[in-house]
Amino acid sequence: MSEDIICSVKDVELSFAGVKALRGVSFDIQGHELFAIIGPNGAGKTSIFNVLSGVYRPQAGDVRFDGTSILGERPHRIAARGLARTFQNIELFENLNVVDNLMLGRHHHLGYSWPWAVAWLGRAQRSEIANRRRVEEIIDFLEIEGYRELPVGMLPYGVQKRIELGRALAMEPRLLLLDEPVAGMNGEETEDMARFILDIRDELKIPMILVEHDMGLVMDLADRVMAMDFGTPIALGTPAEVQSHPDVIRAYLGAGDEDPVIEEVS
Ligand SMILES: Nc1ncnc2c1ncn2[C@@H]1O[C@H](COP(=O)(O)OP(=O)(O)OP(=O)(O)O)[C@@H](O)[C@H]1O
Repeated sequence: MSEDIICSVKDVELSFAGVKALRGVSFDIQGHELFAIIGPNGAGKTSIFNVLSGVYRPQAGDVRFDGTSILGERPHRIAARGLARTFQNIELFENLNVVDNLMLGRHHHLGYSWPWAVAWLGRAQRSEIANRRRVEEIIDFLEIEGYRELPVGMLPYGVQKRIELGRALAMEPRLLLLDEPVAGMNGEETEDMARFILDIRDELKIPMILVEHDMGLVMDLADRVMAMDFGTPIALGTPAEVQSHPDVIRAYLGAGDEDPVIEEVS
């Protein structure tokens, strides 16, 4: 396997009691690319995320992360390998402030259990300082200084989504899965999020897989796009190649979406 491939999905098949959620799904994540997965509702996008993060175990195929098969590994082990995820619905601790929510993303980096931490306070404090420093860097990167001491539940939706992204970054991921990062956002919030996603790719050089219904965003940001329909990949290539692919056009027209989802790339 090329050293440049962090994640490789090969011939994955997933069924639920007769429903074929994924069939013959194969793709690689190369370098620090932004790889988007698109498709109508029920196409299998979330199922791919759940297979990658260890929530679902496919009946056939393989998923390799950094050259090692992660099939059958528990989600927290996979996360500790460096595969972080944000969710469609925000999953933060609403009563905790921004800093504490980000610190929770450092959890598996703490390197000690609580009793151990008490016994070895000196080391624990040093570790704490390193974790705080990383969290401060993320606060800076995502431009959320003004909110740092506020309970997350009080913050505007777009900022909460940014903090969820920050918590995933606090895990120092080697691959980041973004599940509909701009869903429910207004235009300004969407533009901000798009800028942060590009900065993560270009400055932090973290590869990402993006599942998103906002086709304008996908076609503007993604390096490569895989289109899915009924659990099957129907096209994989550059945004321009995928959006002009006849099977993709057919899948979206068949989905009966009111909006013209496939737009011209400028
Ligand atoms: N836990 C489950 N139990 C039964 N069927 C499931 C389960 N998870 C997914 N499916 C089925 O697998 C198929 C793919 O669903 P999935 O949620 O992956 O699609 P999706 O592309 O993410 O859709 P959406 O855009 O609506 O989020 C659907 O037919 C869905 O009903």
